[in-house]
Amino acid sequence: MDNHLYTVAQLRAIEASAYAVLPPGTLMQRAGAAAAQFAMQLLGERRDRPVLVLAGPGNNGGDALELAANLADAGIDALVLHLPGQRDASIETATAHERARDGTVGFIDMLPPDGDWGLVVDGLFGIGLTRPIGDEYREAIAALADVRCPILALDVPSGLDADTGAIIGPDGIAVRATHTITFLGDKPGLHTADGRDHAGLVHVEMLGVGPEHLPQSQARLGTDDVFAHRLAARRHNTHKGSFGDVAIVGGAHGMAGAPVLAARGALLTGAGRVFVAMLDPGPGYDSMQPELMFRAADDFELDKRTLVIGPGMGGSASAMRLLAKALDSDSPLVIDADAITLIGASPDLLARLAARSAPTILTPHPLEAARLLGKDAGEVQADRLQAARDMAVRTNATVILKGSGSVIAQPNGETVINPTGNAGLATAGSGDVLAGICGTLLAQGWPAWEAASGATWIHGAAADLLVANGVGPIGLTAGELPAAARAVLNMLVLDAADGN
Ligand SMILES: NC(=O)C1=CN([C@@H]2O[C@H](COP(=O)(O)OP(=O)(O)OC[C@H]3O[C@@H](n4cnc5c(N)ncnc54)[C@H](O)[C@@H]3O)[C@@H](O)[C@H]2O)[C@@H](O)CC1
Ligand SMILES: Nc1ncnc2c1ncn2[C@@H]1O[C@H](COP(=O)(O)OP(=O)(O)O)[C@@H](O)[C@H]1O
Ligand SMILES: [K+]
Repeated sequence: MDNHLYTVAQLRAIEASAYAVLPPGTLMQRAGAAAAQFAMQLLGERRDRPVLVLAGPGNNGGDALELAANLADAGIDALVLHLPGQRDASIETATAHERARDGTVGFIDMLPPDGDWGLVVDGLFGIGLTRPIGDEYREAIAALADVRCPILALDVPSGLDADTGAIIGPDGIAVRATHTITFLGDKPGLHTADGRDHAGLVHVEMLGVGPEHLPQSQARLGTDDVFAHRLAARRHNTHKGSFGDVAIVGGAHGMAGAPVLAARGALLTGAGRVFVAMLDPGPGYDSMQPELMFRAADDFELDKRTLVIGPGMGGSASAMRLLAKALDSDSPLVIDADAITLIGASPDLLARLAARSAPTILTPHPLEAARLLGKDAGEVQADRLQAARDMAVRTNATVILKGSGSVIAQPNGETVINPTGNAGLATAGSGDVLAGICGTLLAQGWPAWEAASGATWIHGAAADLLVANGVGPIGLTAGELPAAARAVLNMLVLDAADGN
C-alpha cells in the first residue's frame, strides 16, 4: 500500500508535473469522475434523495462542479450552491461550470433550512486555502453541523490545513466530513491534530498519475509494515533472560500508580522480567500483577537493562540525580512524563541526552513537548510534525509526540503518523502504558525507530480492540490496555507467521 504523505508544496509539484503531460482539464475531470463514483457508493440506497454540492472559488470548486455534472448525468438530483468569490476562476473551473450549467445540475442561491439530503459534498476549498474562512463561506460550513447524512470532502475538508491538521485561523472553522476523497496523494493534515475528526475516513485517489511524478516523501502513515519483520514467533528453547529486563524508574510519593501501569504494559507485551524502581517508599508488590519486582530506585543498578524513566517521578533532587545517571548510562532508554519536563528545564540534562548513543525514545504529550521546545502547547499543536522533528533533532532521540494521530520522528527528519487509537486513550495513565510497551520492544532488541512505531501502533490498536468490544471509548481505563495490547501483539505475530 502506498502510505506516503505529501506536503502542499510537494502536491503542487506533482500537479504541475502531471499537468504538463496531460491535456488541460484532465486532472479535474478525473477528480470529478472519481469523486462522483465514490459519492454514489456513499449514497447507496439513498439515490432518490438530492445531493447538496458546495462549490468554492478555486479548483476545488471545479472538482465539485465536475462531480455535480457526473451525478446529474447518472440521474441523481444534484444541487450546487456555488460561492465563486471575487477572482476569475481558472479555465478548468470555468469549463466545469459550463458543463454543469449545460446539464441538469440545479443551482441554488442559499441553503434551504431543512434539506433532506442523501449526501453533502464539500468542494469549497482544498489545498489552496491561504487564509481563515471568511463570513460568506463560514455560514455554509456552520450549517453543515445540523446535517444528518454523510458529508464527503473533496481533497481536504474546507478550513483544515493539509500540512498540519490544524484549523486555519485563530477563530477558524472547518467542515467535519464523514469521508474525504483526497487527490494526487495523501496528506499529513488528514491524520493528525484536528485532521481525524474533520476528514473522517480517507480515500486516496491518484487520478492515474504514476510514480514517475511523485517526489520522495518525508512522512508516511504508519502501518505494521514498519515493524512487521520484528514479529518473530517465540522459539521453544528460550528462557526469561531471552526477552530482556525492563526497569521502570519513577513513583514519587502519591504517584505509585504511574510506574505500575507502565510495568504492566511492559510485562504483558513480553519482557522477560520487569522491575519497578520506586523513588519513594511505595507498595511492596502489585497484587494484580505479582510478577513485577519492586525495588528502591536509589540503590538500583541502572546498567544492563532497558530503562523507562519518568512515570510519576516528580521533580525532586533525587529524580534529577537518577535521570542524569540514566542519561549517562549505556542502557536503552525510554524517557516519559516528568523526566521530559526535567530535561526541558535543564540545559545540562538536555546535553547529556543529546550525547547518548544507546537507543533512546522520548514520549512527550503536547505540553511536555512545549516545555522541551520553549513554546506553548498551542504552538506545538499548530504544527505537530515540525514540533516532533525539532525535538528529535534537539535531543538526538526518536520522539513520539502523543495525541490524536501521534507523530513519530527521528533526527534525520523521517516521520510516521500513527493511524491507530481513539479518544478512549484520553484518560490518565494511558501514556504510562505506552512508555512500558516502548520499553519492552527495546528490551527485545528492536531499534528505537521500530520500537517507537510498533509500540504506538500496538497501543492504539489495543484501544481500538477494546472499543470494538464495547469497552470505551467512554470509561476505557488505562489498566485495561496492557491485556488488550498483549492480544494485539499475539495476533500480529500469528499473522506474520501466516504470511499475512
Ligand atoms: N490544478 C489541478 O491540476 C488540480 C487541482 N485539483 C483541485 O484543486 C484544488 C486546489 O485548487 P486551488 O489552488 O484553486 O485552491 P482551492 O480551490 O483550494 O482554493 C483557492 C481559491 O480560494 C481562494 N481563497 C483561499 N483562501 C480563501 C479564503 N479564506 N476565503 C476566500 N477565498 C479564499 C484563493 O484566492 C483561490 O481562488 C485541490 O485541492 C484539488 O481539489 C484537482 O482537481 C486535481 C487537479
Ligand atoms: N484523542 C485521542 N486519540 C488518540 N489517542 C489519544 C487521544 N488522547 C490521548 N491519546 C493517547 O493516549 C496517551 C496519553 O498519554 P499522556 O497524555 O501522557 O497521558 P498520561 O500521562 O495520563 O498517561 C498517548 O499515547 C496519546 O497519544
Ligand atoms: K474541500
